[in-house]
Amino acid sequence: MKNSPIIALDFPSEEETIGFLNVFNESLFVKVGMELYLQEGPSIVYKLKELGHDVFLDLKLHDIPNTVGSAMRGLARIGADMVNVHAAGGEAMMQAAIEGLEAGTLAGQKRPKIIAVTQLTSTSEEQMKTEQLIERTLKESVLNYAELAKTAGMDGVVCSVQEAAVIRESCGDAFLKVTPGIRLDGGKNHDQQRVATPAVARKSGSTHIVVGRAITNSADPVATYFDIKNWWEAGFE
Ligand SMILES: O=c1ccn([C@@H]2O[C@H](COP(=O)(O)O)[C@@H](O)[C@H]2O)c(=O)[nH]1
Repeated sequence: MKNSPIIALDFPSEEETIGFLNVFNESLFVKVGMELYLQEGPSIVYKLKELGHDVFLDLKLHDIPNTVGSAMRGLARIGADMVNVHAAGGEAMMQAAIEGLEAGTLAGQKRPKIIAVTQLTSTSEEQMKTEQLIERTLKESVLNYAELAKTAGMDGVVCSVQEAAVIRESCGDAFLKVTPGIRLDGGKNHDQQRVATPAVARKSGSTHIVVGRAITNSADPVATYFDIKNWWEAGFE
């Protein structure tokens, strides 16, 4: 699996997605989320794989263990490189997800990596306290979910850059820290609450960054992608 910036393909159709990707002359790491997957289904993942891209299928499953396990068994056959669930579903749900994924992975294929969403990067500490009634700091809540995910056998978590260092300390270097909420200096935050630049992400211990609108809304997506990739690889501020 590559560790280049993961481009969030938040588009409504295959046509728009492929049109967007056509201007890139290299194989990328891309993310298919709910918007695109719910319109196009598994065929969009087959297509992206055929084009040589690594695919993170970001469906954030969250349900009872039996349902998530069965869903993962089916998802395994689609051939994504990475899938995810919400850690809030609990340890038993995460274990069922891993078992389902293992059972569904075809002979001779690698099991996709599986990671758990901790607290969404659109959530602020204030919101977590008032809406989820968690009387801890946001960092403590994220770390708690990361440790639970590690105990359950997950390959890593989705968190913000602000929590990456503390997760690395507790869960180790090999445990994936996939961080959305990436913005270039001066970029709009949109609906994200916990944001950081690619360089800060690298220095903080993110193993992968996820970038959507900073690239997809850019007047020159290819130039912006390479700008972000350079900052990410060099780790400058
Ligand atoms: O906590 C999370 C989990 C997932 N995401 C996803 O990442 C991208 C970010 O898009 P931007 O346009 O760069 O904000 C998007 O697809 C989210 O669904 C997240 O942002 N935070």
